[in-house]
Amino acid sequence: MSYAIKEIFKTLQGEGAQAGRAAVFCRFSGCNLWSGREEDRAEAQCRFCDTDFVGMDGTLGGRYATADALADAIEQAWGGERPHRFVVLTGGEPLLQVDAPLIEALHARGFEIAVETNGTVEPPDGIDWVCVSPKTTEALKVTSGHELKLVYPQAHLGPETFASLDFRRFSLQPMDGPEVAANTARAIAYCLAHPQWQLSTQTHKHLGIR
Ligand SMILES: C[S@@+](CC[C@H](N)C(=O)[O-])C[C@H]1O[C@@H](n2cnc3c(N)ncnc32)[C@H](O)[C@@H]1O
Ligand SMILES: Nc1nc2[nH]cc(C(=O)O)c2c(=O)[nH]1
Ligand code: SF4
Ligand SMILES: [Mg+2]
Repeated sequence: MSYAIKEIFKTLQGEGAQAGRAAVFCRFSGCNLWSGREEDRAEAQCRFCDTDFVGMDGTLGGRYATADALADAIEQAWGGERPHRFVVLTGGEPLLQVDAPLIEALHARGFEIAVETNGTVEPPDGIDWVCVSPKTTEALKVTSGHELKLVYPQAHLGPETFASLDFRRFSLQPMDGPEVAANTARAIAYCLAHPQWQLSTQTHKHLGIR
């Protein structure tokens, strides 16, 4: 299968349990919860997305014909060093496209593999760090994994809905947008009162990196 890629770039993971770690981000084009068009946002299943995942026009974007071709581009974006290689597969919704040959090709090049997913699509085996960020309760197909990162607050989707699922780490991420300051204050208060949850801020936005 071929892969539609919006962009590939190296930066620090800004969010969640692995924040601060050097990573290549591979952003897959397209999502099942929003078309990515502003005129569809108000009616979408996910309405607060902060990301442009439409098309294949970003850095190293394009259609990659094979898993090896895509893994080669990710390796090129990382640069020479083999130790501590780390790739974050994101999007859009990466699990609409990520498959076993891609996981194998990245592991063969020494990468530890993380995925950022909305949890509506079953992941292939072998992913080293699955971070699920729910947007709907009905559609949640992934109910265990390494990290559950809830954007907060979301109407009808309180942290208590997810607190008994089988995740190693529970992260609460303030929703970016016009209310980000108030959302951050609420998230801090929630973590103080419910210490199962750890605050995740989008550090890359404060740092002015990608
Ligand atoms: C753009 S999504 C792509 C991966 C996948 N579709 C998902 O939703 O997890 C990457 C991460 O950004 C988070 N995110 C998106 N919009 C956000 C916003 N306005 N504020 C805070 N986090 C946001 C998502 O919840 C997810 O954890
Ligand atoms: N630095 C940085 N960290 C991130 N963590 C998750 C991101 C994403 O868009 O999936 C992201 C991103 O876009 N940039
Ligand atoms: S599910 Fe993820 S990529 Fe899709 S619209 Fe929501 S935040 Fe954006
Ligand atoms: Mg992002």
